[in-house]
Amino acid sequence: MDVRAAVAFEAGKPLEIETVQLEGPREGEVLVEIKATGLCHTDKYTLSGADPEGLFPAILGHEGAGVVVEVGSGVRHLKPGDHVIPLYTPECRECKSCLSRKTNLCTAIRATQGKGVMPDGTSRFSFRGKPIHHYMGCSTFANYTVLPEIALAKIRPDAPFDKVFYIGCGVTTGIGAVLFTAKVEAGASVVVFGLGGIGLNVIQGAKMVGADKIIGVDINPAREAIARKFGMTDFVNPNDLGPNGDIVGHLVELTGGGADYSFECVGNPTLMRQALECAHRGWGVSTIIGVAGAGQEISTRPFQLVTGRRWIGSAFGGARGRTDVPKIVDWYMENRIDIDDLITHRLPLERINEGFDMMARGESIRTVVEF
Ligand SMILES: NC(=O)C1=CN([C@@H]2O[C@H](COP(=O)(O)OP(=O)(O)OC[C@H]3O[C@@H](n4cnc5c(N)ncnc54)[C@H](O)[C@@H]3O)[C@@H](O)[C@H]2O)C=CC1
Ligand SMILES: N[C@@H](CCC(=O)N[C@@H](CSC=O)C(=O)NCC(=O)O)C(=O)O
Ligand SMILES: [Zn+2]
Ligand SMILES: [Zn+2]
Repeated sequence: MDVRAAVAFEAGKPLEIETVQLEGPREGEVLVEIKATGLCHTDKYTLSGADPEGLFPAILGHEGAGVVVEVGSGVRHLKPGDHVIPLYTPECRECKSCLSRKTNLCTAIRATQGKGVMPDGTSRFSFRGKPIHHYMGCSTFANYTVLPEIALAKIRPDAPFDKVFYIGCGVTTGIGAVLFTAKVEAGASVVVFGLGGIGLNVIQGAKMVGADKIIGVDINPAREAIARKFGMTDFVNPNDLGPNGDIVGHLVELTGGGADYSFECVGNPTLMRQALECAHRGWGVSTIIGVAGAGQEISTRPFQLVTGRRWIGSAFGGARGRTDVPKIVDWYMENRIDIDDLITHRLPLERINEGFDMMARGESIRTVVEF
């Protein structure tokens, strides 16, 4: 079938809107009509060429929501008409990782997903007879896409697509990192580096669990007001500390000795180090969420860990997609979490590049593309 897609033909170039061909679902696969998709920083990162797994041409996009149109043979849990959220972290419930109960990082299809193909090693998308790569197993920058059944969370039919698409990445990543990965407890002090589409959801999660002090760090002063609305108690703009400002010392002082929990939501190894080092001696836990470019590495003095700080990471907020995503949709529908205030811009697919430009200028939190 013909579908409309924003295609990434080359790293560093704008997306191009084209009619591409999509094959129907094979065994275990599902054809989904995408109704809404968000622009996450990770899409921008891959398009920039900094992603060591970045492949071109590809149809990017991994934060979406839509409706099942057709199912392939052997699909057991979904049927046409079901409302779904694509999962870049699938949940097969059968692999060693799923069965371990220690991680959400299902390994059933990770190898082929990283190569931009479906589990059988082929692509369903093509343009002028040549294959186009899938992206993060989702490719939501197209009005129709094909995914394995294990990479779809079935959600309630009354949830609005133009809001709950965000649970496909940003909301779950931020809130989940607090609840499922770091397991922040009531009364804790929390420092969040980066108050974008992810960091604001970390703030929202910290407020939900009853954290006491919630400090946000960002170089964009416009982020202070929205972060306060989501529960931030203190704002620090590192630029206000001057060229030789000691951000770590400042945060340690603000938290009365160090944060119980810190989160890096930018993708900058320098900030990852600062986030670790502002954590409290003896027990502070620092969670890396940001994705850093190819070749970048983190460093710190081993003494920081010897003296009891812990450095951990979180992918998709530690959430098990098919199990947890429908629950998070319920939280939204019950007004227990706020998504609406974070969706700052709406665009048609034809103007998707404007969304990435606004992200680069720090003007948007989340832009939604509606089909
Ligand atoms: N681990 C995971 O599962 C996921 C990771 N990510 C990653 O999380 C990171 C954040 O993503 P988004 O929130 O969508 O990005 P964003 O672009 O919306 O937000 C980034 C924020 O960081 C701030 N910032 C930039 N440089 C800074 C600095 N030097 N000091 C303080 N603040 C600074 C920006 O002003 C902005 O507010 C990205 O690296 C993204 O790839 C995103 C989704 C899932
Ligand atoms: N391809 C990158 C890795 C990018 C990465 O870490 N992705 C996150 C999700 S980011 C969503 O917006 C993730 O879930 N990682 C786990 C995984 O298995 O990829 C690289 O190679 O550096
Ligand atoms: Zn994302
Ligand atoms: Zn699995």
